[in-house]
Amino acid sequence: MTSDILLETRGVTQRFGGLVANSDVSISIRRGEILGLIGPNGAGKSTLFAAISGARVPTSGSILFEGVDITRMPAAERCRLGIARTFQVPRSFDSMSVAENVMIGAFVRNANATRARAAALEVLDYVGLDGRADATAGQLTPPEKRRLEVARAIATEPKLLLLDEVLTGLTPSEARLGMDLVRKVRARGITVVMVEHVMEIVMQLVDRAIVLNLGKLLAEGSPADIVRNEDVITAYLGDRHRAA
Ligand SMILES: Nc1ncnc2c1ncn2[C@@H]1O[C@H](COP(=O)(O)OP(=O)(O)OP(=O)(O)O)[C@@H](O)[C@H]1O
Repeated sequence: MTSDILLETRGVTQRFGGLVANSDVSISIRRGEILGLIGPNGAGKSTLFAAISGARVPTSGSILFEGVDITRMPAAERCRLGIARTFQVPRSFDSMSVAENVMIGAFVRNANATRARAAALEVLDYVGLDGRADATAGQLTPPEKRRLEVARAIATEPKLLLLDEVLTGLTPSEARLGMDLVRKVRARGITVVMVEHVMEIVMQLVDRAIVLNLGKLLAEGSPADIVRNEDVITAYLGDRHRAA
């Protein structure tokens, strides 16, 4: 039987000298959900992303993906297992075409260039960038570049997609299109974890949210529960979220 839990962190701690960026963080990511990872600046969200994606091995604790201990596994191997991420600042190869950028992801599953290109074009169609396949990535607008990041990640055929502030800094209409895309990604069967600061987006989009503060797990629950949680209001949301 397939477990409901796709990924689990157990007591993950990350120290940078005397600073504890993640302190004994144990969370579960459920298969098929859109999970929001929120909290104030410096709470440890990016650090936890780095531990899950393989960018950094935590000081202590472990990470299990589908029951397999991946704590020390290199990022490329995690990608083959089905973990993909986007970066806060898009990392495209600007002199290459949009299709070629996505092919980089598709090569993880298709060694053959013709098949990788076909897979890349399918993903570009899916994310709404099909008209831009032959443009260079450098010609894309900032919101299109975010889409390209998502496309390259999806082309690796992940089970888990980590989105690092992909919807931050967009206009309201761009953010709405971005939210539609995240929902489409989940509809494709991909579990999504997103770091996001804009609470309006978090509230509308996620099934569940996990709140970090000062490196520790502060709260977890449905968006409705989270915005009513006194500890979360005090540490992160502020008084405007307190019921009158
Ligand atoms: N490579 C590093 N070396 C030293 N300290 C670091 C390093 N990376 C992060 N930190 C520190 O760890 C703490 C947690 O940072 P992190 O970037 O994980 O927080 P965050 O919740 O993602 O913040 P933000 O919302 O501002 O992106 C911060 O105090 C940060 O300065």
